[in-house]
Amino acid sequence: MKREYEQATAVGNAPLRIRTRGRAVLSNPMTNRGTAFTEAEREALELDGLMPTAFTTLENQTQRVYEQFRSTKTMLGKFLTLNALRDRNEVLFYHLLSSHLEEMLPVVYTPTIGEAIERFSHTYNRPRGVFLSIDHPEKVEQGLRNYGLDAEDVDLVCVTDSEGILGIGDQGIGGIQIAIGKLSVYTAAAGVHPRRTIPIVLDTGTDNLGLLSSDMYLGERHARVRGERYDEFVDQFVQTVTKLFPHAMIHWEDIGTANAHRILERYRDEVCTFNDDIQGTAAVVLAALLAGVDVTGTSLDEQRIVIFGAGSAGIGIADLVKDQMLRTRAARTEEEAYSHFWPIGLQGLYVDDDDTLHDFQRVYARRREEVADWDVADPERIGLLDVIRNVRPTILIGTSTKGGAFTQEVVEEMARHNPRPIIFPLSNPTSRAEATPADILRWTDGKALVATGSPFEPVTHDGIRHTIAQSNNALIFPGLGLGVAACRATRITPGMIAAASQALAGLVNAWRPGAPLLPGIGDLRLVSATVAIEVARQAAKEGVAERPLTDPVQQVYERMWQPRYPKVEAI
Ligand SMILES: NC(=O)C1=CN([C@@H]2O[C@H](COP(=O)(O)OP(=O)(O)OC[C@H]3O[C@@H](n4cnc5c(N)ncnc54)[C@H](O)[C@@H]3O)[C@@H](O)[C@H]2O)C=CC1
Ligand SMILES: CC(=O)C(=O)O
Ligand SMILES: [Mg+2]
Repeated sequence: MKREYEQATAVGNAPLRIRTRGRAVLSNPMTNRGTAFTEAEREALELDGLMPTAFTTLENQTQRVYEQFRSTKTMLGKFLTLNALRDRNEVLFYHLLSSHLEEMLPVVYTPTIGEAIERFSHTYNRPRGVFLSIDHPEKVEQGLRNYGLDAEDVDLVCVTDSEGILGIGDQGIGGIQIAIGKLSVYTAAAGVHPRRTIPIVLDTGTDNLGLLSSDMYLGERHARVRGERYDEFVDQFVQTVTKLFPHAMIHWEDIGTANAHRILERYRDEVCTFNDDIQGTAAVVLAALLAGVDVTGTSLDEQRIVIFGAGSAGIGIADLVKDQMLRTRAARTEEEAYSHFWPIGLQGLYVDDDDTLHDFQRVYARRREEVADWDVADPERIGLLDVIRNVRPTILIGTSTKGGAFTQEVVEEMARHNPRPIIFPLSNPTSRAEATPADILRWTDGKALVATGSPFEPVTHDGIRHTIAQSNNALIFPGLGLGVAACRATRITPGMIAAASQALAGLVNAWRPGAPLLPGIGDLRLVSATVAIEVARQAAKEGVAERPLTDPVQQVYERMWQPRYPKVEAI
């Protein structure tokens, strides 16, 4: 198949060689540049007469679309405006996004993406990405081939089965938007080339009755397929991606709790694969926690950590913090490291006689004897307040999807026994945050060290302006993907995740009162490049880099795609 355009894409911004002419050039978002085509380009590409005569620059176009964005009233409307722009002109979309990252990330990513996913079947107007149905496993390979990319063309695929979208649960086919959103962040934050990535949804059905009973729903209309058939479908997907795109990293997003760990364990030693909710989240939260612990003047071995909502993200965080404890000798044995955590789920504190726990959760369960003499309201379900009163934790992490779960009573209890409690309500989107930073700071008289999953405005308390760190895996996955692509890593090792976290931690300066525990979204490109360099270095050290970098700073920098119009050649 002859493509409409050619570009030596692997090296960033090489000249774009356009094969089509006339309106076909304008209807492809990667070749279109609207009124920014010069007179000579218009002539060569047969565009004369197809647009207003004025020539405008990318900056001028960006100003125009920014005005359109600002005049759109609702957040979902802004999301759709940006989506439509991306479908018209990808360079302009990314130039706009990069120029206003702090303002627009909350639109293309959390929190607005949550609403866009819920409304997918209503707002749908043109396809983007690859949709693979469990009812048609025979079409998986053709579906991926039809996207039109060759073996050398793909750096990463972002795939979801939509069972655990953010904190809003099963969203069926609408989950494609989270894959698209994550890939936008890869490009805006790390300069991963937008045409070297593929967003994919595995449509395995949905248990969301609202979707199943809606006439508008665009996915397979049956309950989620589980068990052997699901596993076979996932396996077929992994094998096909590996065959067609041998250098692509597989990024798993928002897979349900029961499958996320299993899939990661199944493939981590076989292919280049990464679970963002488990590993990306852990890396960013570890960096924020270490910054917070530093500010409290205590050390890691003194921490008692409650994980409220100990599912994929929560246990991922515990695992990485546990490894950090072992590496830094804050704990001498695995058992000692596990003892620093108190995991809580819907059933209350995880206790070792609970046979509903998955294996990856069970290792953190507390012993029944240990809690037997606790003073609790209901020994069958030991709740968050019970745990805080009995354990006196220093750190409270929320990955529960339960908006408002950190009540005034809970937060005040944390402050009662801690001069500087560390409290991270990490659930997304904003409506699912376990508490707002303003409330936490008010209830703790400004003492708490706070980080959130979605963006929040700064809070002024007692004359101090607290900038709230957004502890979101967006500070990790773009750089990880860039580093992996730059050195052609064949695996994602625990060492590479730890290196990503350390790279991020190295950029934090949280000593000033009210300073955030992580770099801001405005620094995403710097953060991502730094993470990429360290990930590539670590991959080389561990022998999993096919092309170890000889000059990491220069090579990573060169690899970053810039949203600029490349030189055009009509071929
Ligand atoms: N800030 C960040 O970068 C990230 C944030 N998250 C957020 O964390 C939340 C959880 O995501 P996952 O771990 O992927 O989901 P998950 O479904 O694997 O885990 C959620 C856990 O919370 C528990 N839970 C649910 N309701 C609860 C309640 N009322 N009380 C106590 N526990 C409860 C569940 O039993 C489960 O163990 C989501 O809101 C998601 O947006 C997830 C990944 C990254
Ligand atoms: C940020 C993210 O991955 C989540 O909320 O699921
Ligand atoms: Mg996620």
